[in-house]
Amino acid sequence: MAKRFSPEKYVEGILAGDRVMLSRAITLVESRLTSDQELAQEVVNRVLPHAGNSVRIGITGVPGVGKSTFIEAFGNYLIKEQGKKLAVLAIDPTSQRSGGSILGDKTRMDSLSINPQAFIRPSPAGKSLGGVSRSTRESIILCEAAGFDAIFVETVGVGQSETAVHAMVDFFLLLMLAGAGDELQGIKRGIMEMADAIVITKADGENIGKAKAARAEYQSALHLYPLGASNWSPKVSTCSALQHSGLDTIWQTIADYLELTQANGFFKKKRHDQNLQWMYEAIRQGLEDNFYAHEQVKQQMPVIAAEVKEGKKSAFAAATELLKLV
Ligand SMILES: Nc1nc2c(ncn2[C@@H]2O[C@H](COP(=O)(O)OP(=O)(O)OP(=O)(O)O)[C@@H](O)[C@H]2O)c(=O)[nH]1
Repeated sequence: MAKRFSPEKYVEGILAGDRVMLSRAITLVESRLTSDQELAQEVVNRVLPHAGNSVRIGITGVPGVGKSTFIEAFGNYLIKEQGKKLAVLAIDPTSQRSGGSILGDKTRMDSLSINPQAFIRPSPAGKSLGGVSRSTRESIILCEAAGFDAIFVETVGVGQSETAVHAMVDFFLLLMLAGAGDELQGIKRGIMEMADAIVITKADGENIGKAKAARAEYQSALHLYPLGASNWSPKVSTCSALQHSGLDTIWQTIADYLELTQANGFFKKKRHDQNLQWMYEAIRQGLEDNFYAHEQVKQQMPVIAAEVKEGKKSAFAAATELLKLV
């Protein structure tokens, strides 16, 4: 069990920018113990008025695209050139990977992890996507209250976690590799549609030509999508994290997005909608947890499930029967 303090102590520490207290509060948020969760909720609620003053950036891309290298380079750029304080969080349900977390086993973010202006927190171990999403959302609030004004939420670009990240960030950045041949092959349309910007990584050395060609191709592909409610048309650019090139263009794109959406009201509306979405999600999760924890459900479930499996009872009738128990 995590070491626990009074809510005041957490709040005081977080608002003073104390990273140890911030870490401890995030550990509470990640805990499965009801008592920890109640304490965490109190702390999050109390710091809430001090949160929200950041830009939340989701970053995704398939393994091998160069995410860690990019986050390190872009993170350092934001700190040094834009004067930001950066928190990096990860969404990585461990069930989808063979142990460890996206950031946890990384030495590639070395310079960022020792930078006093940066705070890196790996994805919690052994949690479902729902569990990780929830704790990451709460962690964003804690980091903002601790004074971090740029938040990266990293996800591995292979599953549903993109949708979860998209639902908690202001700006969604998709990293892509310039491949040989058909650039658009294998890209999930849904993920492309979520992107506010696409960055072609590793645009250096022999790769430059390919990267530029890919950029043109993606840009014309994006033009085919209708403009969303934000009125923003997604941008495509190239970058080399190794050579630190293209980073200022990416930041400019994000700054342009913020300017547009803050002026037209979309930024605020999206955050409001996301807040509500978090609440509904928490209600759904809570109902589900209560249901499965119910004694009678635990007893009846195996029996009824067996009947459904064998075709003796319809799935819907079985669900109704179980739901009535609660
Ligand atoms: N040429 C070149 N290579 C790069 C660049 N960025 C990353 N790489 C290389 O690409 C490989 C993968 O980089 P990572 O940063 O680990 O990328 P990743 O596999 O997406 O990382 P995770 O998703 O964090 O596991 C490494 O060998 C990097 O050195 C770049 O800008 N240029």
